Amino acid sequence: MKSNLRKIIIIDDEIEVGNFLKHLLTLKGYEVDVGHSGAEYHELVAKKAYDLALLDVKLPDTSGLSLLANMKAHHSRCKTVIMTGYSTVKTAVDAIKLGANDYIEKPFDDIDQLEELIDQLLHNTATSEQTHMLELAEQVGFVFGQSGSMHQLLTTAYKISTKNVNVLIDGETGTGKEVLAKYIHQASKRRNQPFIAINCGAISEALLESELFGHEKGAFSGAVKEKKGIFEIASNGTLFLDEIGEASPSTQVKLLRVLETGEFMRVGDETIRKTNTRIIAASHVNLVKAVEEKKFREDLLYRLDVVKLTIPPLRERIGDLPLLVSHLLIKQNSNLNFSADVIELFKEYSWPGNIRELNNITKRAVALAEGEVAIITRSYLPDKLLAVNVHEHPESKKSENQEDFESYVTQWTSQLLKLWKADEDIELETVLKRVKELETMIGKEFVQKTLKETVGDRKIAAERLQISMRKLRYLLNEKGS
Ligand SMILES: Nc1ncnc2c1ncn2[C@@H]1O[C@H](COP(=O)(O)OP(=O)(O)OP(=O)(O)O)[C@@H](O)[C@H]1O
Repeated sequence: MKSNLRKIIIIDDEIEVGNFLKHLLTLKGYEVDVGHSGAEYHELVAKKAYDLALLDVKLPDTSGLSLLANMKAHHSRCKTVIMTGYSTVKTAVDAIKLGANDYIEKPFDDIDQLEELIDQLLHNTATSEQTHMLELAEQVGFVFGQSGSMHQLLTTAYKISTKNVNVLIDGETGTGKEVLAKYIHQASKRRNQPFIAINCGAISEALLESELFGHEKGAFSGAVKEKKGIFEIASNGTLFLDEIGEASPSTQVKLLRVLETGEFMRVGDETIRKTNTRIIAASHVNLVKAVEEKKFREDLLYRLDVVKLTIPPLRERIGDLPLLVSHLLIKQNSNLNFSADVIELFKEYSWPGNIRELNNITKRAVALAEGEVAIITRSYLPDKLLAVNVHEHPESKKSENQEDFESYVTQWTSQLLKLWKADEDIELETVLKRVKELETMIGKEFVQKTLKETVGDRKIAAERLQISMRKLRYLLNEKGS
């Protein structure tokens, strides 16, 4: 008769770990098989379909990651948990990115948590986890859209949120690093404790240290009374350290100490204090490069970079733009909408300031259009957006006056120079096609300007421009020319 028991496979080369888990999980009513190598894994999975696999990272003949890949490819219904020692936590996080359902650290110091995790994986459906993940995103206002990269990012963030690991978020300015940090805090067990964000680049070294570690009365001029720092105030909460690359060498040493030992001292005091604050750091500069340039401590980067989450710039997930725009309009309590034409323009723009810039442009447009129109059109957008780039069709931008034309040509040239200087691949054919279109447009602009001066007299205009009437009609794009 077919058994209804949930089946678990455990692969670990440490005999005691396998025995311990088998005992624990059999008592809970699960059917458990244990193997100690990749070879034994293959023998077992050939005979039985499992519901859950607990895979050690380091095995004598293979790695747990290749068994994970095998599970995903051939037994996709089976949930997977990677077991790891502290030194391989980074590998375990990579496993999550590869699709493992979770990871656990050995030695297991919280058996209740381990049992809870296994029960949850075996009894909760994937949909309930997904629903929770999405609900949290909505709560903190984190729109992640349809792109696969953002979905994977959110999944990883959700899965590591409950772990005791530090997180490093990188991404261009305005991509949402702080919003993601809030998401991780909200998804973690620390959610009822403080979340405090501080920008290491925005304040002086002395003030930053006093904010982080606190100070004693008289520690420096102005320290009129003692003050608790964030590491005390948010001891069980989360500290978001934005622009960590800007922290001074002295602050970096102190942060390293907190990360290694959980210890710190207030400025002007020698008492060693303990903290359990989780650090989520962010940077828009490349910290690996900063280490090479000796601007950032390598050991600090190593401690921070256990889990690295990279948020792509808006232009690389432009498909999410309409959703982001709707979200931002709702956030502003606005019933207005952007015209389809504007959304297309938004999709063409490169968004150097990312979602923050989109937010600012939306706010500005709503403020200007409120009470005037129901649909926000191009005329409510700033000039920088109206200046088309070289990949855009020049005909879609009708310059109404000389100022527009000048700004258009300036933008066009600067975009072209940007492309010229960039290291990335370019589609030369497209660029040359746009150059041709620009040529046509310039011709038309000159003719129109001259026609204004000659009050519409084409003959005089052609003479002034030293072109034939036929060419003039051609430049005006008139049929039959
Ligand atoms: N995924 C998102 N969904 C909704 N709003 C977002 C998202 N990402 C960013 N925003 C909004 O964009 C603005 C900038 O976000 P945030 O401050 O998190 O960016 P950042 O990457 O930390 O910027 P910086 O590097 O300049 O500190 C905020 O108003 C935020 O609410």
